[in-house]
Amino acid sequence: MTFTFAARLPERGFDVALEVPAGRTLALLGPNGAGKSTLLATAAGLLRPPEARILLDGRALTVTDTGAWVPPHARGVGLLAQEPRLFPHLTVLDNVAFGPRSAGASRATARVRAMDWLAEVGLTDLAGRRPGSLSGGQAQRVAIARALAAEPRLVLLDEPLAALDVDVAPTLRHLLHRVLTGRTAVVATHDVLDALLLADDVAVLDGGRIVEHGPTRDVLSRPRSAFAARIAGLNLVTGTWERGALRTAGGEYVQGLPGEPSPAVRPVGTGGPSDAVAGPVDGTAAVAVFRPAAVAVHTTPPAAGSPRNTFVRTVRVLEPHGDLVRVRCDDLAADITPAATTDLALTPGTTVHLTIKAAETHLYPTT
Ligand SMILES: Nc1ncnc2c1ncn2[C@@H]1O[C@H](COP(=O)(O)OP(=O)(O)OP(=O)(O)O)[C@@H](O)[C@H]1O
Repeated sequence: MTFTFAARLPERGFDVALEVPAGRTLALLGPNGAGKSTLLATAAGLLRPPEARILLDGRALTVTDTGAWVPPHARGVGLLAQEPRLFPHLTVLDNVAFGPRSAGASRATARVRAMDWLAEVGLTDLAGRRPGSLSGGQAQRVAIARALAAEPRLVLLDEPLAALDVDVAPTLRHLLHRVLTGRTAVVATHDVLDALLLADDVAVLDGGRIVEHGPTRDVLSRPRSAFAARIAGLNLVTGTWERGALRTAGGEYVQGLPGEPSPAVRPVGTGGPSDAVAGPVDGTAAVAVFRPAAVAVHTTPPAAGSPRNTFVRTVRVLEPHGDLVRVRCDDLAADITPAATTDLALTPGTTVHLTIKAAETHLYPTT
């Protein structure tokens, strides 16, 4: 379901054109007021811009040239907001069944599909409850089930994890990753981890315009816009999971903190078997993430000390980064003081040993 979007809303200074290929997830990153919600609302049919050409798999949803317009409920588009917005008087099951019902399914079909989706999000046990008795994380799971039970051809998510406690967000992020895989989706977020773990591609919006668009890893590790550089610019080392660490293709072992809660610390009793997200098994694709400011640069091998990851690289570029100097070394970057740069006599071509404490390295499975 390829999603083609182009719209101009001059009164909001919004002018965006982009395409999401079938089965891919696009993250929209950008500061407040950048236009993320405007894009989602326009795609969902909640806003009618004066100029737009919005197609889903070739079907015209909003095309101002021809006057084509499909109302929100008939678009095949599912919108998941920051707040779950459940119907308080309906049970969890009926809330989820509302999704397929509103997409035209019979009552019986809607209930069967709702039960399937409750199992998928690990909440079968809570089918008879009312939303008032659910935790924030459980309510958002119900909202995810309701959105997807309608079998939308395009899923739009507006800051889906922003209202959740930090200890609940990782499990929900994992769930979203699972249910979004293979679907065409757009997720607006402030959180670089959402982009990293949920999205194939990233578009950075600023002032109603796209200032960057590309594969997630490229945008997050080599940001070109000021906003992306501020929130991203992260070091990303890919590899596979092996005995609790990450092993790179070159044979380097990277130790770190697991970015997802392990099964042992995950809350129990919130549902069926699918609630227990399996911990990464050896061989799973994974990424290690750490900030350039957490990287120390040495020109000789550092003495052994606290658990640290070491990478031997060559300095390629030195560039100013705020009050610091960003030392770009092949695929990695370190932010150090100008004084340290001088003391180490760093120039392009210098071989360096980069160290990062394991405690400042986060490991995430990516499949
Ligand atoms: N209801 C509205 N009427 C008119 N202008 C609006 C309305 N809502 C937003 N805008 C304007 O449209 C522009 C884009 O805002 P939008 O809410 O889409 O940004 P956003 O990226 O979603 O920001 P946030 O992260 O704060 O939600 C801003 O200039 C904003 O002031």
